[in-house]
Amino acid sequence: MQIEQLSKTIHQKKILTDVSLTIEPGKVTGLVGRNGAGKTTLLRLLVGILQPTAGDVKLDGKSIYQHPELKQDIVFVPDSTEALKGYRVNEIEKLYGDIYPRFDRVLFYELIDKFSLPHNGRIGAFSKGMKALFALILAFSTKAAYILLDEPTDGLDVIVKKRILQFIIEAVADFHVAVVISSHRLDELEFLADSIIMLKDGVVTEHYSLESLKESYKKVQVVFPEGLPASVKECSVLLQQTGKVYILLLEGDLASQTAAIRATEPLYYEELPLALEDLFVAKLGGDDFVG
Ligand SMILES: Nc1ncnc2c1ncn2[C@@H]1O[C@H](COP(=O)(O)OP(=O)(O)OP(=O)(O)O)[C@@H](O)[C@H]1O
Repeated sequence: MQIEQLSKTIHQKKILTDVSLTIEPGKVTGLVGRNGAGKTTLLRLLVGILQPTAGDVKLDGKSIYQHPELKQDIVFVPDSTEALKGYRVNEIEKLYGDIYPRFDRVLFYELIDKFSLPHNGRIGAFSKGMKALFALILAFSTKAAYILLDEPTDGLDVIVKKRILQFIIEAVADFHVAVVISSHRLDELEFLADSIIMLKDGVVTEHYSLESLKESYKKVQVVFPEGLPASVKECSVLLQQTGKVYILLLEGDLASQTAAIRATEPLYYEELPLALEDLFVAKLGGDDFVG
């Protein structure tokens, strides 16, 4: 999927600006950003629920907006299953079978049984966890090439969360689909995603491959009794300070930055494991505005 300079303005407010990305089959792409950054709007544009103000989304070079039949290959799972609550499992299965030509009934009922969901149960009577699992089963049973998930584990207990994460990992491996997940759960994305897209005020500010992340960034804990030296301040981002203990994020030329810090002869120096959350704070923190 090619996303080309996608922009969306609603009521004169720019929600997304010039978003360009490629989404690849067999990969999980994590979409992160603070509240109101535009994640849900982007997912809604990718599935064609919303029309862009400018730009395009293409599958094999064809615009999904000009070729609506392509939307059969893209499924969006919203963070709420409210729309399904009046239906029974078997009614939804028939409905989806009519909409999605490759809908796999056998797989659908296999998964329904695997997760012990009732065949003719009313969705509205399901627990939150059952609804979330059902929505995923439905999405993957369409055999669509692109599955877009908005906060798939929001508000679920730890056991259901684990089942959902496992389900997603297995489904990506088995069906070679592309999955895009918008989530605030950075620890989960760290475990699931191949790459991470950061959105800030409707603009893609970073696109990381999780594999290369550890080579591009370093997190260090350093003790400076006399305060943070200017040379260190210049080449690092301060993540946290407690008294004389500084936790810093280094980015770019890690070798020379590490050398610059060591040259100031800190009282103590230690490298810490880097978490996606550190990058989120360093890149997207800084102001407290919530859009
Ligand atoms: N239909 C609409 N009319 C007006 N403003 C909208 C509309 N849809 C979205 N917005 C605004 O667009 C911005 C982005 O919203 P969006 O829901 O895409 O963000 P998000 O990153 O998914 O946020 P969250 O993490 O809180 O779910 C917000 O400021 C929101 O108020």
